Amino acid sequence: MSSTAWVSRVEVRAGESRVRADKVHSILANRLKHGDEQYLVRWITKSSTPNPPLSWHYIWELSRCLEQVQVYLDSREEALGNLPPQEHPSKRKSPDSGDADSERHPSPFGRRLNDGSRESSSSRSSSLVPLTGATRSLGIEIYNGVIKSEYNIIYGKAASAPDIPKLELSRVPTPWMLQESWSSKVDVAARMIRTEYVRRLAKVPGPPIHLVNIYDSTTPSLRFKYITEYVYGEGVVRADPGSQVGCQKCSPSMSRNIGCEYTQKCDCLEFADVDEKRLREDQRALYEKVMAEGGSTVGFPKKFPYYTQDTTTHKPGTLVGFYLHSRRMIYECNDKCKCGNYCRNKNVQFGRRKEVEIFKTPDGRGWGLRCKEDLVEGEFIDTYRGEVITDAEATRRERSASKAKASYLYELDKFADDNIDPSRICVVDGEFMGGPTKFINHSCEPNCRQYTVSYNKFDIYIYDIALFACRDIPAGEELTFDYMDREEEEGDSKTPEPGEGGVPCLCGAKKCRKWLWT
Ligand SMILES: C[S@@+](CC[C@H](N)C(=O)[O-])C[C@H]1O[C@@H](n2cnc3c(N)ncnc32)[C@H](O)[C@@H]1O
Repeated sequence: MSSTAWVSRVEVRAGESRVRADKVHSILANRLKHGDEQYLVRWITKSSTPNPPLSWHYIWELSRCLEQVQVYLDSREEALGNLPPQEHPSKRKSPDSGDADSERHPSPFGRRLNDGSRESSSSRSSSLVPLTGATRSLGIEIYNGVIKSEYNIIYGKAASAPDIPKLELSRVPTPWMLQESWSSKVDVAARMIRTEYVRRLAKVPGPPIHLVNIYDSTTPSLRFKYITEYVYGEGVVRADPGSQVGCQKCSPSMSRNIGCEYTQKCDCLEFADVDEKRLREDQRALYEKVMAEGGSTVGFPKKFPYYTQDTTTHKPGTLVGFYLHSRRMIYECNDKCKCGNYCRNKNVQFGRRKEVEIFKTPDGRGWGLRCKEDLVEGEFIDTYRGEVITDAEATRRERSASKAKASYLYELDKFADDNIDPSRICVVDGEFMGGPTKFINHSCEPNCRQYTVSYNKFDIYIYDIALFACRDIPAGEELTFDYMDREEEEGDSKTPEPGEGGVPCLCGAKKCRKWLWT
C-alpha cells in the first residue's frame, strides 16, 4: 500500500488519540510546544530499518507508554547529572565526579554527547522540516513514515515517499533537540508516571502501600508488576504437588482451638530442628546417633514457630526465640493439613498484614520501605516475592546488568550444603515483579531478618523468604535486613575486601562492614 493512500485514512482528533504502547520502541527527546510537553517517539517497525518513523506527541497522548517515557526521563536525569557545570542548563548542583555509567546504560543523551559535534545544521530543527499535508493536518510531526489512527489509537508506519520528511536515527537527538530537551520541563510527564504508579499500588491486595518522595520528582520503575505469589520462569523444575502432605493426626480443636498443639503429633514438623534443651535424658544417646548417622528425628521435641493467643508476654503470631535467633527452617502447616485455617502453625502464608510506605532515601540508596505501624520483635512483615528463575538464568541476568545497577536477586540455597542437585537451585528475581519488600535496603545492623518458610517439607528447592522484625520497630523507621544473611556464630568478623564491582555500603551503622557485597 502506498504511503499516501494510507495517510488518507487517518482521522485523528486532537486530545482523543493515544499512542499504541506495544509499538513504541523508545522516547528520544522532549520539548515544549505552545507551553505543553511533547516527546519524540521512535516507533517499532516490522523489518529492521536504520530510519524508523519518529513523531512528536503531547504527553497526554502517551499515557499508554509511560514506561518508555520513564526510561527516557531517567536517562535524561542521568545525563543532566553528568554534564559539566558550564553546559548545565539549570541551577543543579555540580555533578558527581568520575561517574562513567552513562556509557553502560544506552541513552539517547549518551549517544549524542559522544558524536554531537559532527551534527550538520540541516538536521537541527525538528519543526522546520516540511511536513506532508496529511501529517500536518493531524497536528503531528512525523519523520520517515506516516501516522495512522484507529479507535483513537495512533500507530506509526515506515514509508519512503519523496514528500515524507527524513530524519536519520543516528542523528537523533540532534544537538538542537538536545539543548531543548535539557531546558524544557518534564513535570507533567513525571506527575503522570507517579499517578500511574500510585494507581497500580492501590490494586495490590492487602493493606495500603503508600509512595512518598520529598526529594525529587522520580517514581519507582513502572516496569514492575506487583504479585503476591511467585511466578515461575522457564526451566524451573517444580516439586510434584502430590509430594505435599499435611499433618493428619492434628485437628482444629485439639483442646485450645489453636489447630496443631503437640509437636510430636504434627507431621509438618518432621524435618524441623530438634529443641535440644528439651531432650529427655533417655533420648540423648539416640539423638546423638541420629545426628551422626542420619535418620528420622520424629519423636524428639520440636517447637512450633509462633506464639499463640494464650501468652501474655508476646504478641500472638510473633516468632518464638528458638526460631527468631536462628536460621532454622520454619515448616508451616498447609492446605492439606487436618488442623484447619486457624492453626497456630499458619502465618506467613496469609501474606502481608501491615500498611507500608515506599519512600525515597536522601542518601543515594534509592527507594526504601517503612511500616506505618509499630512492629514488635518477631512480627511478620511480608515475603520477598518475584520471578523464580534458574541459577543459569540469574547468572545471565547478572552478567548483562551494569555492576552499579541495583540487584534484586535472592538465591534459594538454604539446603545447598546438603546432598542436593546444584543445578536445581533457584533464584528469586524481584526486579520486574514482586512486592514492596523489593525496596528493603541492606543494613549491617538491621531491624529485620529473613527466614525460610516451607509448606512442603519434601521440597528443598522452593520455599518462601519471609521478613520478620528482629527487634521492636517504631512506625516510620526504615526497614532493613542484612543481605549477607550470616549465621549468628559467624559474628561480625572482618570487613570483606571487595572484588571488582564491590558496592559500597551506605547503611551508616556503627558496625558497618563497608561493602554491600563483594
Ligand atoms: C533490593 S534493592 C533495595 C531497593 C533499592 N534501594 C531500590 O531503590 O530499588 C537492593 C539495592 O539497593 C541499594 N542498596 C540497598 N542497601 C544499600 C546500602 N546499605 N548501601 C548502598 N546501597 C544500598 C543497592 O543498589 C542494592 O543493589
